[in-house]
Amino acid sequence: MTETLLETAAQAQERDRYTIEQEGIPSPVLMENAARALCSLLESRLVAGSRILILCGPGSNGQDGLAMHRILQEHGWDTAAYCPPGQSLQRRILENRGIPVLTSLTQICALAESLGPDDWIVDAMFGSGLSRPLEGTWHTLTEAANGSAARILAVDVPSGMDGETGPLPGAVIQADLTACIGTRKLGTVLPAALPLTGEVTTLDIGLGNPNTPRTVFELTASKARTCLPVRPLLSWKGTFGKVLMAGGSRRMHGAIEMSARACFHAGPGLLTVAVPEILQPAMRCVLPEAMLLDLPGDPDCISEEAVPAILHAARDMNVVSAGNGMGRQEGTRTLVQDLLQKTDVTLVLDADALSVLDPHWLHRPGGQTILTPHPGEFSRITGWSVSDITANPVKAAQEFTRAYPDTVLVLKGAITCVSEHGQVWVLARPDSSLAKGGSGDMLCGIITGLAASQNPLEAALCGVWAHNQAPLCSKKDPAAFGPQDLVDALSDVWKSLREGRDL
Ligand SMILES: NC(=O)C1=CN([C@@H]2O[C@H](COP(=O)(O)OP(=O)(O)OC[C@H]3O[C@@H](n4cnc5c(N)ncnc54)[C@H](OP(=O)(O)O)[C@@H]3O)[C@@H](O)[C@H]2O)[C@@H](O)CC1
Ligand SMILES: Nc1ncnc2c1ncn2[C@@H]1O[C@H](COP(=O)(O)OP(=O)(O)O)[C@@H](O)[C@H]1O
Ligand SMILES: [K+]
Repeated sequence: MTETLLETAAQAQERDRYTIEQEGIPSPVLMENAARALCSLLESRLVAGSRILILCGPGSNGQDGLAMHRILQEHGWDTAAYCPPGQSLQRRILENRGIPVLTSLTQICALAESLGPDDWIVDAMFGSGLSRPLEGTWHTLTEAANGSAARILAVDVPSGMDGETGPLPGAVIQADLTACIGTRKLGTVLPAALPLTGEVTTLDIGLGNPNTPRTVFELTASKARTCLPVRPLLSWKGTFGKVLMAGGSRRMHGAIEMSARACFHAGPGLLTVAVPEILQPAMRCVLPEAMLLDLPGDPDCISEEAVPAILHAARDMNVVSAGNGMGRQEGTRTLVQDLLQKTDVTLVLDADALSVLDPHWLHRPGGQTILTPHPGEFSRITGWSVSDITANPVKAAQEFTRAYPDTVLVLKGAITCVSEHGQVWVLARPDSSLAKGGSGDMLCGIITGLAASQNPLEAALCGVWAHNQAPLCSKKDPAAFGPQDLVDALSDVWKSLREGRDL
């Protein structure tokens, strides 16, 4: 299976219901599976003498916690559990076994304060049934847990976090480890959620598959692997496609140079670069492998006179990129409009090409378009606010690609969403190595290089993965990691994907 689902709380509840009602696996069996998987995860992190405090809520998330209390006691661990008064299956079992459950809030808060760094708090307060922000007892318990020196294991989601929209206002558990039950919850990959989940793992508890269509997935190594262009032995340069990259201006020469270098190292067969005359000598030096297209008109930037030459060359290409360091002059606007409206070649539009883009042009006579905006550029294209986009980039990407069916969107950021036809793949592996000018140009180059021989969605998925993984191959500190390091790392990324090993 190459797709890893990200589910909303409602979808997770539907899966639980399907397993219990349609398949006939009783709820207590699932709960026992969940509790045992949670215990073995936790026990792999415990040391001799670790103490465990389990905070249990009123629903099934709390039932998982109470079952953990029983299992961990059976295994000889020093555990205490809090649960509000009320009857439930797991509580009855604990009573029958003579295992106590605490109900005093003051006692629990004192206990949380007494714990040390080898101890753990299990947050089993709320999971997919959270319906409102945490208040009263739950607010107090959350503050006590967050203030404790103990580490926190969150069951399914950190309490206070909505499974679809991420953290609610008010108190939210700040977990060190989140164990998603069955599937990872969509809310946990949103930008506001990432600092609160800690390490995330997903536990298989034997849930069924309701076979309802799903649209949001995690971008994983195995998905990226299926999108990597194959390189047959009996190949020639034509096998890997022809690329034209247009960009650059007197003031911004680096962007197109970095983009073209990254593109070359993504493996296209032939690379031609269209830069203004002033950049040609530098381009010859930094990338002698590339061919150069002579452009008439303004020697300092791509002006309107240069557009026909680029359009003419574009007709012979598998993919054309535009925008890196191009400037926002009339020539850029005409080029972007004409490429979209007068050609059917696959296009990758980045940077300045996005700033001059009129979204109506995206309804093309033929050909697909890959857009690679950051939230600011995406806000200009859509008219949506940057804060709405960054609060839920998944929803924004989904809405956009439903409206523009010929478009593959790469909505960049600390988390990046790749979307087509309302389906979204989310990459939530933040790395500050990439938070610097030029990273986006390199991503555009990698995707363009891949799109020369791969379909646009696969090129985008594979390119986004490779770009994000490159810093892992480098020994550089994130502060010092730069464009050349990224180019140097690409070879290892491709090899690891091809050989099926993790970096
Ligand atoms: N079904 C199964 O067999 C399996 C389930 N599993 C586990 O169950 C979890 C889902 O369980 P769940 O649906 O019972 O939801 P859960 O999150 O425990 O809470 C719901 C309760 O909390 C209450 N409540 C909500 N918000 C509140 C607030 N802010 N403050 C106070 N109260 C609040 C809410 O009350 P209400 O909103 O109706 O007022 C309701 O009583 C799932 O995440 C997974 O861990 C797995 O073991 C697999 C098998
Ligand atoms: N903290 C981060 N974690 C992961 N990726 C990041 C982070 N910050 C930036 N990136 C990635 O780096 C690139 C930056 O692109 P962009 O903002 O267009 O920069 P520029 O145009 O200056 O090259 C994007 O691909 C983005 O996803
Ligand atoms: K929880």
